[in-house]
Amino acid sequence: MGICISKNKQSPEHNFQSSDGIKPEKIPVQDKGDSIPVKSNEENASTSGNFEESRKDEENPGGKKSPLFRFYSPSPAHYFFSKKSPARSPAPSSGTPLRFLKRPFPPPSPAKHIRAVLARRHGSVKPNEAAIPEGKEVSEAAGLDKSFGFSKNFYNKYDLGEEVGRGHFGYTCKAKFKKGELKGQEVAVKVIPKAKMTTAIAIEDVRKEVKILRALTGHSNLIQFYDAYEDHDNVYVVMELCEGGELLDRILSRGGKYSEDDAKTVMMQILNVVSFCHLQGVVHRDLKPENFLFTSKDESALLKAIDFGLSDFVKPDERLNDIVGSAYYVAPEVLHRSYSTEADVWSIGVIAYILLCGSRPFWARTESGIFRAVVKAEPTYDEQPWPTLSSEAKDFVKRLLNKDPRKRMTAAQAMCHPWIRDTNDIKVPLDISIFKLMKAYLRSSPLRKAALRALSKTLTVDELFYLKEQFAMLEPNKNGTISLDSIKAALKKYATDAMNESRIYDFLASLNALQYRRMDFVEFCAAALSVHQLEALDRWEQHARCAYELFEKEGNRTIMIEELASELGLSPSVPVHAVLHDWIRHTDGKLSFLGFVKLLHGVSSRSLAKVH
Ligand SMILES: Nc1ncnc2c1ncn2[C@@H]1O[C@H](COP(=O)(O)OP(=O)(O)OP(=O)(O)O)[C@@H](O)[C@H]1O
Ligand SMILES: [Ca+2]
Ligand SMILES: [Ca+2]
Repeated sequence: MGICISKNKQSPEHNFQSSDGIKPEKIPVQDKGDSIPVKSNEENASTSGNFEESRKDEENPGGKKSPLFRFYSPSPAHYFFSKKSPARSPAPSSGTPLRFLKRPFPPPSPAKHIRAVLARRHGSVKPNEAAIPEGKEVSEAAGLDKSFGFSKNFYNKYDLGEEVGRGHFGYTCKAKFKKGELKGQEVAVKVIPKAKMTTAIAIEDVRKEVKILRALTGHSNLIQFYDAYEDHDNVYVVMELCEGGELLDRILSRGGKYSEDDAKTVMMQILNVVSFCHLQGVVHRDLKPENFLFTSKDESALLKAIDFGLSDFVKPDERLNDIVGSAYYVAPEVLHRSYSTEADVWSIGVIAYILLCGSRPFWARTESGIFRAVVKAEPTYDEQPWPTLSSEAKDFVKRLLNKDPRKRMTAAQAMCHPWIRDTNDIKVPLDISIFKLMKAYLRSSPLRKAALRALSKTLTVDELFYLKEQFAMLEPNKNGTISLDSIKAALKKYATDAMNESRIYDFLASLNALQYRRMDFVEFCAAALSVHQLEALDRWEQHARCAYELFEKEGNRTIMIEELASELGLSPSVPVHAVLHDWIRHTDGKLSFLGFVKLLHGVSSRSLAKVH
């Protein structure tokens, strides 16, 4: 039997090297002066956030047991702010009370941004310096343009009240409308001091945060933005007030673990808002339980995504390369400096893992240790409570935490996963990744299209569920076919201003082949299926074998190596006889199973040149 299919269970290293553009030596392991020095053999003591280890190391390096839940600790920045910030009042008990507990050491916290983010914001970051520089740096920064063009009359309109929360870049207070129809109504105001904006990038990030908040409107799981103001000292971002606290605090108050049903409700809301952002061409880049707030203390309160401070617009074909995020939640491809919206889905996977078992999937004491775990280690699913959880729950988390972004589920797809899809009647949004796959399909050779058609006939009910949902949204006339016009109409229906910025409409030009013809559901399945994702499934071997049998009956034909090379669009520089030798069956000159699987993936001269 052939050994032509990559195994489902690849070694992490293999996985790691097989992804596009991933070069292990590029991993930014550079925390020479980490906050807590440790011996290197202890560094990766656990990759699963072992309770005792992490409690000792992070919460209480001195060795005294903390009564608190293990993975919660305030970040050094909270210390910094609590002494120096012009906060109006201490955090009220309704806010995030655990944050303000005094501790003997400022240990690293899950909420701490990775050092690259701090460097980006503040120039350089010295060891132990998560706090924001003042004084010298500020004067050095003179000359930066800190005017944003926002309204100047914040204090005319609002009375600023007590502080309700705090991050590295700003603090959030309640405020009340002073007059008019809305007099007395409460809002939240994130105050971002201009003195902390000491680099051009820091200023640009604030500009972008407001721009993105302004553009992304009208989603029930997204914080409602009202307006932005500025004066000499601060930027004020006015938004809807959430009084239910952070998701992190709710996890902690439940002792770190959610029941599967409760976790589903949380997950569905997170996926709902993140898939919406991705459709609009916005990648959040800082998804973590601290950045989701409940609207009220009510058990069934809505969850809202906040803090677009590290977010960016991303075009459908674009890869981002700046390393941002928070260490425990950062995706491997972010560390490899080539990523897109899939990175958010990874962070959601980390949140899902934590919700279900109360431990972090990737854990180490130092930042570089965490990065190593993220890139190389597989999370454990053997320890309690995993053996008692449903196999669907495990499958769900594993498919979010796939290290290869091409194999990871998208947010919209995750909403269709059997573990979660019946949770409530949240409508699955359009998935922008469908258009990327359609583009590749439409540009494929007839032979590859035939191979994909064969593969699409092996899809299971679960896999078809998602494709059916997507097709239904693209088919407004319900006549069983889609066209470029119907795709445009569907996009328009769900568009916000952000979509103009991320140039999704321009991308549609790549689907021009659909201008004069229509696509039915059978062809849509072939066009929109992701071979990489199917390859990640346990049953991939079965899929591929079945598909090959169908292809033998309907699509396989005798083909010369030269013809195959030209079908594939290979450049003359590729030594086709050496490369394609095994792709053709010697008995009858038709495509072999190996050739079929390779064809499914789509090959380029570049990828083949790399192999030889
Ligand atoms: N709309 C809101 N309603 C209530 N509290 C809020 C609201 N927005 C923010 N907060 C509180 O303020 C905290 C800080 O806000 P935010 O996360 O936007 O700041 P940040 O400085 O960008 O944080 P980070 O350090 O994660 O980058 C939140 O974690 C939350 O507790
Ligand atoms: Ca935050
Ligand atoms: Ca932020």
